[in-house]
Amino acid sequence: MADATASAGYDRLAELKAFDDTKAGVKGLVDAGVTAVPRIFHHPPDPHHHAPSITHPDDAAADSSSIPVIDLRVASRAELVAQAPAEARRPYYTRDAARRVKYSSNYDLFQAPAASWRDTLFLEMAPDGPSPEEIPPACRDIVFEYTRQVQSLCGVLLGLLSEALGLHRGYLEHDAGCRDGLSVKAASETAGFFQVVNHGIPEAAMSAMLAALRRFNEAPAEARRPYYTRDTARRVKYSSNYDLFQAPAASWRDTLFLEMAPDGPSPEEIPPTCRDIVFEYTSQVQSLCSVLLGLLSEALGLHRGYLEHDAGCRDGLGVAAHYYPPCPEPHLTLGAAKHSDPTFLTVLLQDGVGGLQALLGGGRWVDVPPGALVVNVGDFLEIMSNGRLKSVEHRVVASATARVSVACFFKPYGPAASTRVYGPIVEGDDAETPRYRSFTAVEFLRSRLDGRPPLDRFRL
Ligand SMILES: O=C(O)CCC(=O)C(=O)O
Ligand SMILES: [Fe+2]
Repeated sequence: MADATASAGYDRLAELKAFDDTKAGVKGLVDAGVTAVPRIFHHPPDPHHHAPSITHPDDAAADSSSIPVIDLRVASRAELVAQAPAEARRPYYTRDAARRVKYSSNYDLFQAPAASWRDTLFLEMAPDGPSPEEIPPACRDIVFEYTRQVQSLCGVLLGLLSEALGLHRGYLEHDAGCRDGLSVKAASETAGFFQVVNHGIPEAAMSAMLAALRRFNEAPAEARRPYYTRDTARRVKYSSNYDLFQAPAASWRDTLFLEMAPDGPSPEEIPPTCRDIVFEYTSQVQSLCSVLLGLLSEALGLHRGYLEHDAGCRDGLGVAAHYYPPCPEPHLTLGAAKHSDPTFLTVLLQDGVGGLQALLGGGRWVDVPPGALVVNVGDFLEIMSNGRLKSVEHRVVASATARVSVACFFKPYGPAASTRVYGPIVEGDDAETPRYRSFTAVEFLRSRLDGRPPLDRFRL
C-alpha cells in the first residue's frame, strides 16, 4: 500500500473522502457498476498460505487444521442429573470411599463445622474409571460423550476442564484424545476459536437476523444514507470500514454497528428493516454468552459465575452486522483484513457463503465453514486466562457472491472500562507467572491505533 500512496498523481486521501462522502458504502460502488476494485481497496499479498477446506467430517477429525465443533446440548444435559427424583438418586448415595461413583451431600458432613448447601455426584474417573453400569443412567453416556465433545475444544482447555470436572489433568487430553486421533498440538493452537451447535438459539431467529440485514443493505442507497456516520457517540452507526482513514487498505465491506448493552438504542434509532429481530437475536446471544462464560470460567478453574458476574464479561455488547458486496476482483482485496478481536468473547453468525478464515499454527489460513455459530475468544480473555485461551487472528476473503455476517462483541464498556484493571487471573499459592501486564480497557483500545498486534504490547 505504501507504493500506492506515494505514486505520482494519486491522492489516496481524496479518494477515501470521495468514497466516504457518497454514504452509500461499497454496495454503492457495486450498484454503480464498478468492474475493477478501486485502488483504495487493494491489499498487499498475504505471506501465509491457505490450507484447503475440509469438507468430509472424517477428514476433519483426522486433520489437525480443523476448527473444533462443540455440542452445547451435551454440556447442558449434564445438569439434568441433579433434577431426577430422590428415589433415582438414593441408590448412589454412599460414604464408602472405595466406590468409584459416590453421590452424597457434603463428603465431610460429619467432620466439617457446618454443612454446606450442596449435593455432589463424585466420579473417580482415573486411573481406573467406573464401568458404565456404575454410573447413574441419567448421565451414563453423557460422561463419556461430554469428554469426547469437549476434547475437541483444545488440549490446554481440556487439561483445565478435567480439573474442573474432578478428573486428573490429562484425562481428556490423553485418554479420550486417543480415541479420535486429535493431536494435542492441533487442539492447543485452536484454543479459543471454535464452532458451537445445539446452542439453543432458534434457527428462525438466526435466519431472520441475516435476512433483515440483507434487506437493509440491499435497499436503495437513500434508505441507508441517513444511518451513515462516523460519530462514535451514536449507538447505531452505518459505515464502510470504521477505520477507513487509518487502515493501510480499505476492505470490501459495509457495516451496521449497534451498541446494544448496557444501554441499547431505542427502537426508532434502528433501521425499520431489522428493528424487531435485532432485539430478539441479541437477547438470545446474551443467554448463549452466559453459558459459554460459565463453561470457560470452570475450565479456567474459576467459579462458574466468575467471568460473567465478577469480571463483567457479558455486560457490554456491540453488534457489527457486516455486508460484503459481490466483488469483481476478489484477489485484489479482502472482506476483512487479518485481526484479532478486542473483546472478551465474540459470537459470530454467518450465512452460507463462507470466506471467514482463521490463522492457525504454522501460519496456515483455515476456512471456517458456514453452518454453525462461531465463537472466538478475544484479546481480553486471552490475557485474563494468562494465554491459556487464544485470541486467534482471522480475516474474511472477498468473493463474487454477496455475504452477510453478524458479529456480537462482548466487550468492556463505558465507565467500567476506564477504571477497571484487566490482567491475568493468577492467584493462590501455586499461581503461575503472569505472562501479560495489567491495563485498563481504555489503554488497550488506544494501543490498537498504532497498528501493532495489541497482544504483543502487553506480553511480559
Ligand atoms: O464476517 C466475518 O465472518 C468476521 C467478521 C469479524 O471478524 C469481525 O467483525 O471482527
Ligand atoms: Fe473479528
